[in-house]
Amino acid sequence: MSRNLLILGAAPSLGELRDTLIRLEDTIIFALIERSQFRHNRDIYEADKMHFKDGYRGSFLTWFLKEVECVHARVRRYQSPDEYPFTNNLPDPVLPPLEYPPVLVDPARININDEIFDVYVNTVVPGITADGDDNNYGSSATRDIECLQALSRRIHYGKFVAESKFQDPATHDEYVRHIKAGDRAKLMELLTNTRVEEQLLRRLKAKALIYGQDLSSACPDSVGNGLLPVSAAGESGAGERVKTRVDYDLVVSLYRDYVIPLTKEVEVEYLIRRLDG
Ligand SMILES: C=C(O[C@@H]1C=C(C(=O)O)C=C[C@H]1O)C(=O)O
Repeated sequence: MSRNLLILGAAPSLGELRDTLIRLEDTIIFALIERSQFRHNRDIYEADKMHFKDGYRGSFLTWFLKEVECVHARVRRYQSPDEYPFTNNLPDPVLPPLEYPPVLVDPARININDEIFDVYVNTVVPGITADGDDNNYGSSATRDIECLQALSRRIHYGKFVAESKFQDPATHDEYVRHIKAGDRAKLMELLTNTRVEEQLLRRLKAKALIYGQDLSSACPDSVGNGLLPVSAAGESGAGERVKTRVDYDLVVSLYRDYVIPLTKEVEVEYLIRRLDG
């Protein structure tokens, strides 16, 4: 679903939402491939590692993320109901607010970016990069921010999916009953669609196989070992060419173990508050 549907006021259908989630798969896979060009560069994730002239004590990545999100906040990015920042206390927009129709009932503006950040830094980055430091801190953090923003959008889309399910006449009363009972487990059970999840994981593996492989190599066994050499190769600090890879098992496990569960967490936390608004 393009964002202009939000502005035009059309409450997106579940099918349109699922199409958007499918498109975001491509965005996320390519963002991961881009980040995998560079080594882990773990120093950019550790607080107090860089000496910022303004006395900032956080990590290079959180500083860069703060600076990027400050600019985006000033052009009202985070007034959109499908955009959530990682940084607190952002400046007010310099533009008048856009009128978004109340598709969501989300007074708490649920935001689980802290969890997304931790998973990304502690699990995803080590999984998609070669160990070591190639001094490409700005390039690595730029790709990190693209990955984080794509993952955040995808996971917080769970609110729109939850609202669509809540509005479905076939299940509305059942959602209301579980919400009034404060029963998160029953809400999770009702909103879970195993068929869609299994279909997604199969599609994702196929995409990661195709997108991640070095298409210039005709030999079919270039993808047989589960490691998918991407055509791009990063430069290490010593100038040696670092062959990069995106392991399709990692892309599938990222979704299976984190993206889908976090999306469903957003759906449950949105629904449990749905009657408060
Ligand atoms: C997003 C949905 O809700 C749940 C979460 C899914 C996901 O994160 O991919 C898929 C199916 C559902 O279990 C949906 O029903 O499409």
